[in-house]
Amino acid sequence: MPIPTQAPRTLYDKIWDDHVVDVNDDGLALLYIDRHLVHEVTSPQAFEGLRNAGRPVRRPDCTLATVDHNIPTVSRKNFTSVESFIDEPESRAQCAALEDNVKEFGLTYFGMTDKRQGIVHIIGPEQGFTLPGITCVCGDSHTSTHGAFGSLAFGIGTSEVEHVLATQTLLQKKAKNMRITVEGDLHEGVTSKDVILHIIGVIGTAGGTGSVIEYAGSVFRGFSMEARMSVCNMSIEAGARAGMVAPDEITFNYLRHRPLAPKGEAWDRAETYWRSLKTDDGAKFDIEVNISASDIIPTLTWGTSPQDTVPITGAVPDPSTMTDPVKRASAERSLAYMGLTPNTPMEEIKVDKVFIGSCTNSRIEDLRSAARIVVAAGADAKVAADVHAMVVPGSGLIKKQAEAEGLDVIFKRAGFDWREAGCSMCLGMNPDQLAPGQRCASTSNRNFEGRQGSGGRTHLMSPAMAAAAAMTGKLTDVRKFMGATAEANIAAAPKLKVISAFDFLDDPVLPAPEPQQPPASTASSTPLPPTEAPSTVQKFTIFKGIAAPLHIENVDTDMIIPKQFLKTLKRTGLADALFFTLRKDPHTGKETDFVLNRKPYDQAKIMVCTGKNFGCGSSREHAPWSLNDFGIRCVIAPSFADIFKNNAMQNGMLPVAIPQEDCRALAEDAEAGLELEVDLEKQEVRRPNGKAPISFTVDPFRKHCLLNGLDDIALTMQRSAAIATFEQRRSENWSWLDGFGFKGARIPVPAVKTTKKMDW
Ligand SMILES: CC(C)[C@H](C(=O)O)[C@@H](O)C(=O)O
Ligand code: SF4
Repeated sequence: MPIPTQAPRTLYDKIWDDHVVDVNDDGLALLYIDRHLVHEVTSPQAFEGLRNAGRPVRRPDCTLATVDHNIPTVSRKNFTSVESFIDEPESRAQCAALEDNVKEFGLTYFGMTDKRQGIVHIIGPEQGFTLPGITCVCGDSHTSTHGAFGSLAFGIGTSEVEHVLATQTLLQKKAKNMRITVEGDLHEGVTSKDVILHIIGVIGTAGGTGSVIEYAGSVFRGFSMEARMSVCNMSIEAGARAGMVAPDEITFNYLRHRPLAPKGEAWDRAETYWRSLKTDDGAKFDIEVNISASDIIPTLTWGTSPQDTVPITGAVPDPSTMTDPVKRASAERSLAYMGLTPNTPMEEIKVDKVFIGSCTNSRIEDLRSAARIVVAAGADAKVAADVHAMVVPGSGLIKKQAEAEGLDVIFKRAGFDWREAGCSMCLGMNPDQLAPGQRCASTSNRNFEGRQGSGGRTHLMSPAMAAAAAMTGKLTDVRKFMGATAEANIAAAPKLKVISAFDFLDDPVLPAPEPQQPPASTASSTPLPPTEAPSTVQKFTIFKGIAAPLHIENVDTDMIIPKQFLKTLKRTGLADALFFTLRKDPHTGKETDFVLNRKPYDQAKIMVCTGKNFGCGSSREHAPWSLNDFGIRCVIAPSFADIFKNNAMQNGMLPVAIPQEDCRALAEDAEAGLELEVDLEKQEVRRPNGKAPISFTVDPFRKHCLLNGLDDIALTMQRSAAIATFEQRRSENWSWLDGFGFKGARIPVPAVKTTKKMDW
């Protein structure tokens, strides 16, 4: 008999296949999760759920926690405790809750006195916690960063965080395969950030919806791991579930000798496996995008969506030239918010603040490239008068490395503010925020309204461009800091040494906190504990009520609920926070005429949005929680962002995706104040005016769970035998994934000295 040959597979297909524990009849898979990162914002409710149900964390050895979003980035010289260091009560409570939770559940935690603390997406790769071929999740949308290692890494909501903590698995539907190929040579001054901003400008913030992107082509192959991470990081801004780059020598060289990477014979076996992780010739992609490297020039954003990109040589767009009315209205709104006049050359726009940091661009190479611009500006060059420029390293170790290389001296001499590691002004959940009306040149990833502070205006760009803006006080083409004068200034400046990251990785580690309750054994044959915990999910059957019309595209979750409301430890009490910035005038605090403030829509139970890509951006489950609290349990839109859709259904809510013209028709009913009726069993939306009902599709498993108010965790617990069998196979085939052994011991790291000269 001929041996059946396997069809060629993509990198994503291979990782997916290696992690399927079990598949439902409708194709929904139970996927094993190798690595789970936890931070203080999206975990409190998950731990509370575990506690209420009496469930332990199944794999503490595969879980790593840190604080990053809420913490101030001022000096920690006088730090004694979270209680005394963090002034803002809610931020303090969230960090304190994580400290209590890691103790109670026995998890490894990098707290504020630990040099390894930093932004989750920086510390995972830095420690070698992130590895090729793994599945990696975090209650954070920028988990896509870790895909740079050739892993399947994606953001999840808080209910899913709880699911992973309890079962080490997730219920997932396979995404589409999408490949973005960038071939050719990049122009001088064009960095990985320009490449990803350009890509998002081309495909849009919904371009990757429902897909996992593989980045291919000579440009990504030539990128360092840091540059690949910046690209994969912003896959979520392109709407994708995840982004990935196949692992290669660059990946292996980055990982070899990292504290948590496999060692010795385990490394050799791992490397052999990792080398098989590439897309087979002839594998099929559902979507292919080809971009020529030579089309990309230094790029930044002008508006309030990451897709609002423009080359630095360009001008502010003119909405009057846009034919699509929804697009025109959204551009007009963006320009009003950004305080910009159409056709203004980008280089004429003045800035008040510069922020170099965030999980996109706070790695050592980012800091080096920003410092290079400062040096190129000349020995006496200073940050422009009236500009406050801050540099926030992504982790304590990057900060130490940068200081050892002398980068801090360059920044400080020029007048930059050199800070401690954290998310900082990327989203302003901590004291680093823009004041209303302030304009910021930022290396972060989101330019949504209010993102960096209420009324603040954000332009996204590369670290080099941000440094250039700091020096001139306005948006600036970084290439002005290149050429003969710049080279002469660099040559005249003191030489800096490149220090290896490995010089900082072998510090003694702190012991993992003692568990106060026994964690689930990591032995592969241990069955999951039985569950009698009652489901708290509300049933969704027939739902009728007033529908609120909304005519906005790309409604992001920052818009649905701004950052200041993410500091809660509860899932409820968020009704007033819903669409807060649209409902409350930021100057007077009074109610605006936003639809949810008007009668009868203040009683809305359904929302009909005519714009595509509802719920994009952050993974905050607070978005569906706030809709639910307001009374809205069903959102109808032409399309939804993946994480939002999952989060909504975890909370007994129904996202209904139907064609845009049907949304427009229902919005007309809504505008007439008519009630709509959504029938999940029949899969139709009934209209009160005698018009034909509009039908919709829904995943059979999700439908079953919603109709019966079933809780995913309880259902997964029933599949404990399949999970145990998978864990046994995992231990046999990929033994390096079991546990990471932080036991308070010094982890030896062989000296790996870099011979390279300063790579400006
Ligand atoms: C807090 C968290 C849910 C959020 C995310 O998911 O991205 C945050 O990191 C952000 O960048 O908005
Ligand atoms: S995007 Fe910003 S807020 Fe979110 S994890 Fe990254 S640095 Fe933190």
